[in-house]
Amino acid sequence: MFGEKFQRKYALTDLGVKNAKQGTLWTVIVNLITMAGICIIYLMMMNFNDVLIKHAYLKGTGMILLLTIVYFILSLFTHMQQYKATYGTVYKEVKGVRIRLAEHLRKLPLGYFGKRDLADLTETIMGDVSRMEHVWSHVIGYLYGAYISTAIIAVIMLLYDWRLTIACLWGVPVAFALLFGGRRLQEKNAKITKKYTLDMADCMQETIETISQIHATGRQEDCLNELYDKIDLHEKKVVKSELISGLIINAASIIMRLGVATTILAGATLIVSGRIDFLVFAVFLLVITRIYAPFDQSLQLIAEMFISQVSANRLMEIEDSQVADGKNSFQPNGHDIVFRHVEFGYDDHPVLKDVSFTAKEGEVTALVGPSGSGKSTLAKLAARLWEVQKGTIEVGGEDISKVDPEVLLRDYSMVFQDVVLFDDTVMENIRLGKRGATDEEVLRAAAAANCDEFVRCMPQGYQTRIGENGARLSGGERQRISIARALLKDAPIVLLDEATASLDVENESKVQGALSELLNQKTVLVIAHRLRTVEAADKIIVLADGKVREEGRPDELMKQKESLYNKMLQLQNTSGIVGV
Ligand SMILES: Nc1ncnc2c1ncn2[C@@H]1O[C@H](COP(=O)(O)OP(=O)(O)OP(=O)(O)O)[C@@H](O)[C@H]1O
Repeated sequence: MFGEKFQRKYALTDLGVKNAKQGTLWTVIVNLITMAGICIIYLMMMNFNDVLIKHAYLKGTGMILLLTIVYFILSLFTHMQQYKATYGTVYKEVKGVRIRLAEHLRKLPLGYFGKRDLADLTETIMGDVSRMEHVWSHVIGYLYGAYISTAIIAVIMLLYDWRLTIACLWGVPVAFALLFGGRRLQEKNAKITKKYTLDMADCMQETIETISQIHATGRQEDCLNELYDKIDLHEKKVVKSELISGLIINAASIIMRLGVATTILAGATLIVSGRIDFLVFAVFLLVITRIYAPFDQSLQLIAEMFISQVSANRLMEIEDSQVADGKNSFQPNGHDIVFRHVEFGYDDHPVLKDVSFTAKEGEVTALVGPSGSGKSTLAKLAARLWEVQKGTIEVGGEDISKVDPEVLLRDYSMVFQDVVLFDDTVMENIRLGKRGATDEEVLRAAAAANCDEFVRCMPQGYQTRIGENGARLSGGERQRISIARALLKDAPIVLLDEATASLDVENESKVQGALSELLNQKTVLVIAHRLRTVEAADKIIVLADGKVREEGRPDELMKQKESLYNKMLQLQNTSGIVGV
């Protein structure tokens, strides 16, 4: 019952399964003890019978009192245990699942994030886990506990009087059949509601992210109207979904409670025909006041369980995605990067076709080519940020697709166009380059990357927080911090994608000085639109239409009058346009 299928169905951790078992066990005990209360009333009624018929004193009062006290203490104790096993453990489970998801996301290849956007993933980690939190605490233990305890009680009732048991419980399977019959409809509605929730979250996130462009283009009203429409639509879908669930649950509950009428009818008939005495009938009347309570709760819980399946499936979808893993040791023989017949595309869009070249250690290899030819993609493949679809990439003779990306990336320093900074101090943002680097090391790298001047003007110098993704910095300042980080890391492979694109001429020449220190004796793969910046490269790879068109030293390529490199150079010299 609580096997692997169960664990997947509810997206539980191992600890969650253990908690679910305990929650179920305590619910069964609580339900059985609650029903045992009827036995005490039954005992009293038997004695009342003696009082009424034989006019005898009420016997066993002391025993009944003792049983009542024991019943009260047991009830209190088991309820507390049930509470601890369900509500008390759920926060640990929520924490465990969120950490497990975050760990998994960390190991997924970049390609995964192209398929699911940020709002979608945030909704899974926050919204879906919250929905499951309710299922883990309120549903699983109570539902499975209700199934087991009611099955036990039903068997006892059948042994006692099968006719009244059938009269009492016939509505239960019918109610459940109705509920399970409506399952598809409820799941479909839950999926639709989720889609509209994501649409709304997406629109909200996009509006916030692009707020400056919205103001600049005067589109405030259009954007707000779009957002209001999405909120309206979401509300309508939620109301519809709740209404359908409510209708099904209430109809099932009414059918189940028809059992009260049939029990009274059957009981009266059986008494009149002398087949049962009043005491048996009275016991069943007492039972029906309690027997439906766990079922009633179950109907609600099952409906919630159906709806929660959408969330559980979304959690499992992340967990089932193939992570980029590999061996934990990386001991290459040198750091030459060798591309062998590499092919790659985003979804159905092929970008690189049969790309082969070598970027040698101690040399600067520059990638040039028209916009969209695949230069940045190549750089990302070189660091296994994406997985090649055909061919191999080797570093020092080791196939990088066999090495754990975390281990592999220890040998890489990267400065990309899209700098990623954290809402922390300048000092800590630079220190990310090398875990455990001393303040002196950080300051040395910052000075070499020409950060000193602008950081010292900040209110708390290197201890100033720079806002979300460095929002309080200019593009050039952000890029200099990223270069300082790379200098600090001092890894044997350096990938530079438009590393100095956001710098003015004065800063660029200063940073170039720092970069030449960083690049010394490394394997360097550099992408630059400004061909001037790669004139000193040891080797140039010219990419066009996803293929290596030309390869050689800059002076060699320049000598070839018809070379694409030469044409790009001439175009740049005559027009001053840097993007080719
Ligand atoms: N994450 C992505 N998802 C889908 N397509 C992408 C993605 N990144 C890039 N592309 C596409 O892949 C192609 C190559 O892009 P890439 O950024 O590698 O080119 P590039 O030569 O570096 O361009 P540029 O010089 O303009 O920076 C382009 O057609 C681009 O639209």
